Amino acid sequence: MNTVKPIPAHRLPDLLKRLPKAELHMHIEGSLEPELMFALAARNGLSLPYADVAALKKAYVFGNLQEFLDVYHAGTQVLRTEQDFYDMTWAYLERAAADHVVHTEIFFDTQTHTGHGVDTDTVINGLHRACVDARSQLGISAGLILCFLRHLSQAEAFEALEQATPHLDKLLGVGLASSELGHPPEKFTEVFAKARQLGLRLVAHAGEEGPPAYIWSALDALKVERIDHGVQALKDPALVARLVREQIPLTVCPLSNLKLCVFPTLAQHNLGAMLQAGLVATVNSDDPAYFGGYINENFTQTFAALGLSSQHAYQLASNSFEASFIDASAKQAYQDRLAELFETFE
Ligand SMILES: Nc1ncnc2[nH]cnc12
Ligand SMILES: [Zn+2]
Repeated sequence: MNTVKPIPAHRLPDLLKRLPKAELHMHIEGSLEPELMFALAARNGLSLPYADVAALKKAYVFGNLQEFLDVYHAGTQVLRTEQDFYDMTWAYLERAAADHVVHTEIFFDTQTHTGHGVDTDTVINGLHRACVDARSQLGISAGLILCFLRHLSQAEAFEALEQATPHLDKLLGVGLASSELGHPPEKFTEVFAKARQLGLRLVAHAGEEGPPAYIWSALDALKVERIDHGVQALKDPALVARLVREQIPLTVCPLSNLKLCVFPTLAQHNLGAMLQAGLVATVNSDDPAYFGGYINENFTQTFAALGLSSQHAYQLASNSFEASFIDASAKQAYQDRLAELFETFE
């Protein structure tokens, strides 16, 4: 690993803020801020079961993943038109650019929305148009990853993939999200094989709440290239050895883990131990509107809680580019930008 110039602890918050970084684990529906949720509800003539933004925010207390998913799902009801999907995505991309995210791979799902009578074309066209505009207007590159909902059947995932196939040129890959426990990756073996045949990149949530066995099967049955979360991997030394040997990236989301009670406190998070073990961990925001912050908030709070250093900051940003699906020359350009920041940082 590159050793970089040490930066004093009191300068770390500024370094973390200015670090060029890629975000690889963020569900666009989880970036829907309460204010925008109310604005879209009003625009679409819908009412929310909360009196105002303050009452809605009070509901953002979760004991586990499922409790969160129920609230999150209710919030998606306000998304009806292509412009709604555009506005939500644009708001995220502006926030990401302000956090010095230079590249983002955005998760979305269509099954939630088709379940509300909104078609796949409306969702993908709105998201894609915002990504195209972000490149020219914000200087940030963005790709889209379609997540299948694992609490539904594989047949329904096939249907979602088929409906998205006319938009293949707008997609980077497929992922697997929603309720993890009781829905192991191997339930989706054939649909992931089909996505792979179509030339899509493969990722899956595994080892967020679920056991290390789910990480093994995401790798072996689904053949994913990255694991989303993966924090439970540390319970299985043989799995850690494999993830290190094969340099499989893990997209870790510390504030999400805290808010969903995966760890009781941020000081008990295992991100530092992951880096120490040689795992290719990255820092991401998951559902920033619900979990108390965007990517820089994840960096600053986690660094403070775990006492991480500028060397860790370099490693995490470097990992984010290596773990991304951008091409080798773009990766190198971002790595150079990162090295330059460290050289010139005062
Ligand atoms: N943290 C998470 N885990 C699984 N599915 C999700 N969908 C949105 N956020 C999620
Ligand atoms: Zn997630």
